[in-house]
Amino acid sequence: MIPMIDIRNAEKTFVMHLQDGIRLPVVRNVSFHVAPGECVVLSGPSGAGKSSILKMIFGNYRCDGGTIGVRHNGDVIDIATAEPREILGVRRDTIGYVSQFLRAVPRVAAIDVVAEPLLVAAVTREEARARAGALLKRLNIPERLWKLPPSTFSGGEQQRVNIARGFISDLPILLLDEPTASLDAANRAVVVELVAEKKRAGVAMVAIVHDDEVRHLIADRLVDVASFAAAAA
Ligand SMILES: Nc1ncnc2c1ncn2[C@@H]1O[C@H](COP(=O)(O)OP(=O)(O)OP(=O)(O)O)[C@@H](O)[C@H]1O
Repeated sequence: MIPMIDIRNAEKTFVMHLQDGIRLPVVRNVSFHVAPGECVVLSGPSGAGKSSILKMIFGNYRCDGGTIGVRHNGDVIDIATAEPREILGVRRDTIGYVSQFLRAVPRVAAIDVVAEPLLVAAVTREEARARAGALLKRLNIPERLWKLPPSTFSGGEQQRVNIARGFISDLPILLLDEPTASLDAANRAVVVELVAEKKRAGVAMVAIVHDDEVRHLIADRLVDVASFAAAAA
């Protein structure tokens, strides 16, 4: 099977320009692939570089070497060398990123925050809102809150709005950065179900999950980021 994501020898060194150009090598020789319908979980201690790798795949952090091949609109694009305009296209059509924090736009109702990725994908407003409501309901956000902007919601409620927004799209790749961090057991179970549904739909996922139980339930494979430690070079 042709992988959805194929990372070869990717590396990242941060250069602290405001601190005399101090160089902080984080990861090197990052090599793994993710097939359609597979969830790869990045493991390793705090500071090993898990989030940095997700951000490299999303094109937030520039790679200093290697390649990050991603299947995009029938082609393979190398995120490591892609132009910013191409990265925007990849984010529109191919890769979704679910972080644990919601960047809520003031005054936009929760239901519209969730529906928005579908509107961008040219789904009608009516259908987008219906799907958004169904997801919010599954994630136990009471209907009375749907019309309110999520900026006043609790941390866990905001996280669930964010999860709904991330999972509503039909994108073929999802990057999950601690999606269950502040959720209770019932909502963690919903996220595990949502991940299973995405697998059945052939979505390729890379996840960071600290909760052992959730990790065990969603991971098809673990990739140990400590083995990419740049300091060991
Ligand atoms: N923008 C940045 N500028 C400078 N250093 C950074 C930046 N982002 C990450 N780092 C450094 O890279 C290293 C890896 O960080 P990263 O967040 O990827 O680790 P992690 O494995 O996800 O950790 P955690 O499990 O604690 O979230 C850390 O030492 C961190 O300080």
